[in-house]
Amino acid sequence: MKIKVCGMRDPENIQNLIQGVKPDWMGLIFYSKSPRYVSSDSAASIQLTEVPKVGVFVNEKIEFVLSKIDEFKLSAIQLHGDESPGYVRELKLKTNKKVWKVISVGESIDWETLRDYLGLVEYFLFDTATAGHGGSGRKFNWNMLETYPFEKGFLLSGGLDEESVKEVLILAERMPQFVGVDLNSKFEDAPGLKNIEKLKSFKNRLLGNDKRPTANN
Ligand SMILES: O=C(O)c1ccccc1NCC(=O)[C@H](O)[C@H](O)COP(=O)(O)O
Repeated sequence: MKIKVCGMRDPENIQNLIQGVKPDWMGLIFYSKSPRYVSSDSAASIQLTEVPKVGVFVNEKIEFVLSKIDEFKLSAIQLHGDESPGYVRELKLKTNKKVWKVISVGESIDWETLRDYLGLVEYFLFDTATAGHGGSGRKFNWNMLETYPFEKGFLLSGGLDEESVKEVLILAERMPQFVGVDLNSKFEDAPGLKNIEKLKSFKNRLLGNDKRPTANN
């Protein structure tokens, strides 16, 4: 089970995260309306961190994404808006980076709308649909994922909190495509500032109880 901690930006908090939690990925948000927006001021120190960095973008011009890949040394791109398969194809051609497509989940999911992304993305990331695009701290109905018809791996996101461990493990046990979780606002002391002890405890309980034979702890 993999862990992504999203919305990082404070250099000291990032160092504490790396030492105390060692997540598989760290998310940097490049959406100017987000309270977790990462400005260029911290690029020099963040680009040197050893945890793979996933850049989060919402309906951005490809040139902007290219500039942030370079500035922050991003490993993967998370598309959190209405980006089309054509956009993803062009982005991959121009960057050669792994792309994750966020699927914003409301009352229902039309799985067919995901089909054209299958050959293009590394993972899907399911998040709760909200006007602000992400970071809402709200869960969607995770039971909907049980009808997911594809082999493509996915991450679960949206309002995961300290109490989510058991539910996550139940879903992950039923679904081999379940790659990992994305943690954000419910583990914060302030926007963009993560509570390392809460994250550490979550990680220990999650990985310590993941009994899947294929679990990659
Ligand atoms: O976190 C934000 O402020 C944000 C704003 C706009 C687009 C994406 C954003 N976050 C990206 C993520 O991957 C979050 O981890 C995801 O939305 C879940 O957040 P939360 O519901 O707070 O756990």
